[in-house]
Formats: sequence, C-alpha cells, structure tokens
Amino acid sequence: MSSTTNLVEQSKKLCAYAAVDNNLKPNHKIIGIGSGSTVVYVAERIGQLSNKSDFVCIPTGFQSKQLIIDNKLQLGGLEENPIIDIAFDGADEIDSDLNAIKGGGACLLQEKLVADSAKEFIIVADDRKNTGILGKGWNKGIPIEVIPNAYNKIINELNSIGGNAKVRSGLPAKAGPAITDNGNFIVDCDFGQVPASQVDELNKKIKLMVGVVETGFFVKMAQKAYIGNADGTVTTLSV
Ligand SMILES: O=C(CO)[C@H](O)[C@H](O)COP(=O)(O)O
Repeated sequence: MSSTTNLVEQSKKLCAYAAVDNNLKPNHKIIGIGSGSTVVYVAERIGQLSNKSDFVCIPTGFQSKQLIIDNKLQLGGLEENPIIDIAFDGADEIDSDLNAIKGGGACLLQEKLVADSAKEFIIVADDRKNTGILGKGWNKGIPIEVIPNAYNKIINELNSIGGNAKVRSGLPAKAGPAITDNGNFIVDCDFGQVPASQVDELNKKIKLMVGVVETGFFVKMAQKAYIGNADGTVTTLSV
C-alpha cells in the first residue's frame, strides 16, 4: 500500500471512529449502517461496544448487511424498525450546506430510505469528498436509480435539461449494465458543478421523471459530517 493510500485509509478510520464516539448514545436502540469503504470503520467501532445486544442495526444494502453480521451486531430490517435513532453513512461529495452526492456504490435507494427514516443522519468521509460544491470533485455524474426499461427515456430527458447521462456499466465484473440490490439500473448524469442553492430544484426535476426510482442527491438530510483529514485531524461540519 502506498503512503498516500495509507493516509486516506487512516483518515477514513479516524473520522468514522470520531463520528461513533461523539454521537452514539445508550438511548440509541435502532442504528442505520451505510455502505462504502468508510462505513467499514463505523461498523468496526460499533462492533467494539460491550452492549451490542441493546441495539439493532439496519443495513443499506448487501455490503452493509455483511458488515453488520461480520461485526457480530444484531441485524434488523426497516419494515420492523421504520424509525431509526441515528444513521451513519459515507458520501461521494459534500457541499457547504451538507447536501451530498451518494450512490457511487449503487446503494443510493436503500441509503436514502435509511437516512430519511433516521432522526439523526451523520456523514463520514475523507477530505477529498469535502469540496464545498457538488460536481466539483466528483465528476462521474449524479447516480440515479431507474427502472431498467426506462433507462433510454430517462437518459434523453436528463440530456434535455442540460445533463450528460449514461447508463452505468457492470464491467469488468458483468457485461451490460450494473444492477442494483433492488434489480434496477443506475444512470450517472453529469451536470457540472451544482451550486448548493440549485441542488433542491434539480433533484425535484429528476425525481419527477417517470421511471426514476431515486436520485443520489441527498438534499439537507445530514445534520453533521465528520471529515478525516490527511494530517490526522478530524473536522466536524454541522448545519
Ligand atoms: O454512496 C455510497 C454507496 O452507494 C457510499 O457511501 C459512497 O460511495 C462513499 O463511499 P466510500 O466511503 O467508499 O468513499
């Protein structure tokens, strides 16, 4: 592992541990666990607690479910636990209002369900994600989960409002489109930089396209973000 990779990994761990240590309380009985490489350390930290039988963890997808099981945490479902006390998740990019782009790992629908059901939603990310404006650092486009046979219709509609959209490929693991945990496709749409004041309006426009299941814009959902810096410090952002 190169020293840069080491530093990024270290910063992910630091921010995840700080987010858990500073926010998880004994009265939190239902905990949302997100997806991605940073949340691995959230699950690890929660797994170190001695009162693991006192709470239930709700996953945001297949990887997240495995993290819960691997850390010997109690697995629960959103059906039986529709109100989550606190949820932790990663992000692909964060702006100055704590709006986020999510879905780089194709889990955005379940991630948004968990975040939306949570009384407190906390983002953990290394400092490459904290650019202040969505689309500045993340140039792969906004992930949008769509019904499979609607993908070309939606690509046309996204392009007609100024986007540059393409269906996400499953290569090299799978020929053809990537398939989400919900059996849908992901369309990634680049809109360039989206100022914080325009994120809500753009998100609503996309949501209204028939065949769109969910967008990767998380608009004002997070109360706090823990950012792991390369120098070993953690910055806390809050709204
Ligand atoms: O939205 C996500 C998956 O759909 C992840 O939370 C996001 O991609 C961040 O992942 P990482 O912590 O590996 O940078």
